Amino acid sequence: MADAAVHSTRRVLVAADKFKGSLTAVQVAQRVTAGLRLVVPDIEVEALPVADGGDGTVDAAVAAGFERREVRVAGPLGEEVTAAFALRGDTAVVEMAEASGLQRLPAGVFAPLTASTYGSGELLRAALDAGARTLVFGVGGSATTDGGAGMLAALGARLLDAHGEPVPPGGGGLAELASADLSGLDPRLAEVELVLASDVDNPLTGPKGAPAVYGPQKGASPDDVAALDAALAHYAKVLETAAGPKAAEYAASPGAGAAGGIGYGALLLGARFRPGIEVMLDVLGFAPALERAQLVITGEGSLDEQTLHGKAPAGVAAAARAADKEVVAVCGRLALAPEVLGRAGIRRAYALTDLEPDVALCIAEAGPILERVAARIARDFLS
Ligand SMILES: Nc1ncnc2c1ncn2[C@@H]1O[C@H](COP(=O)(O)OP(=O)(O)OP(=O)(O)O)[C@@H](O)[C@H]1O
Ligand SMILES: O=C(O)[C@H](O)CO
Repeated sequence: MADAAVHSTRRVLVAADKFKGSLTAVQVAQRVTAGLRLVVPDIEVEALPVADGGDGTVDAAVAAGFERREVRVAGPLGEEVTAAFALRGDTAVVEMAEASGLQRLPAGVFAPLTASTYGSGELLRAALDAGARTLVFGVGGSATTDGGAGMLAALGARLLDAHGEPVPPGGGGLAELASADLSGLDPRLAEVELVLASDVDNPLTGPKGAPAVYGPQKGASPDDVAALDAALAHYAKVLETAAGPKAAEYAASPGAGAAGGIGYGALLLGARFRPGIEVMLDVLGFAPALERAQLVITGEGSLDEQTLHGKAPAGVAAAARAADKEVVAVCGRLALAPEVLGRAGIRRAYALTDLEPDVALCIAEAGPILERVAARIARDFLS
């Protein structure tokens, strides 16, 4: 009986990202909750699905009470897609991947040189039209490497070739850029707070720049990477003339290389860079939820080296550790040693592959296996 009383006062916060390819963040929270309750039926669980600015960011905001707004915008190759942003009061969460993400490529065919962020600019404009005064611009998971040129064009910039014609869409077309005029940018941008919520802190170009580091995952060959790097460097030089020397500073700033350089475009628009997970934890109301919890369960599909570089579980664990709360993680696959996890503030990680070594089955049956994993956490930490 004493035990049951202890259980009933326990509260668990489930603040995990999606398992990309098998479960959304909302589903992860549901399955973890169900698994914990198999062992401790009266456990109090608060679900706060999280995201780092990349794909899933709008869904996390909606799960936290934002309203979902849908708009028709241009996809990466110009075809119309339905994209959503999230709105609560005068705060909008705009996810670039909704318009210009890899999952928006027609038939999934990469277009490293031609994919454009035009639709992301349309999405920002729709958020302004809806009355947003604070725009959290979540970036990552992009199909594009255009330095945000498409986005700037959608918001009123003129990016012209030597004949005075708009440059072709995509990063490849920027090699033809001869002049830029930012005077037609939507004036509302100057009056709002724009936050660049980025999953990475790379600069625009160079060995750590957007083309070199993230081009290949968008289908860029080594030649494409070289062409995109040169085109983006040229673009930044032309914009220096149009926007002044601060444009040169932006190209080297952390986050400029996020989402194919849309970070750079956002900085030009006056955005303030912040690590995406930190911004999202604020937007989602993580701090008060953390205060109410005794145990935090975070996670994502693959806990690996990348996780430590600003991904959602690392951000959740850092915040929880600062509040002296115990953190465990769930994941599909685990590629971090216990001492590395410990240093990141994660007491223990539980992988689906611990229970089911067949990865294909882990993915196909992710939900039920995650419930079993959560039951194990309940036995280890809550009984
Ligand atoms: N149910 C599962 N079982 C085993 N492995 C899984 C499962 N679901 C996802 N994964 C692994 O996790 C990977 C996806 O990782 P993750 O969810 O951390 O996203 P990511 O690629 O790091 O991107 P993001 O930055 O959006 O989080 C998949 O490619 C796969 O290897
Ligand atoms: O979209 C991309 O290029 C990566 O997610 C890094 O931001």
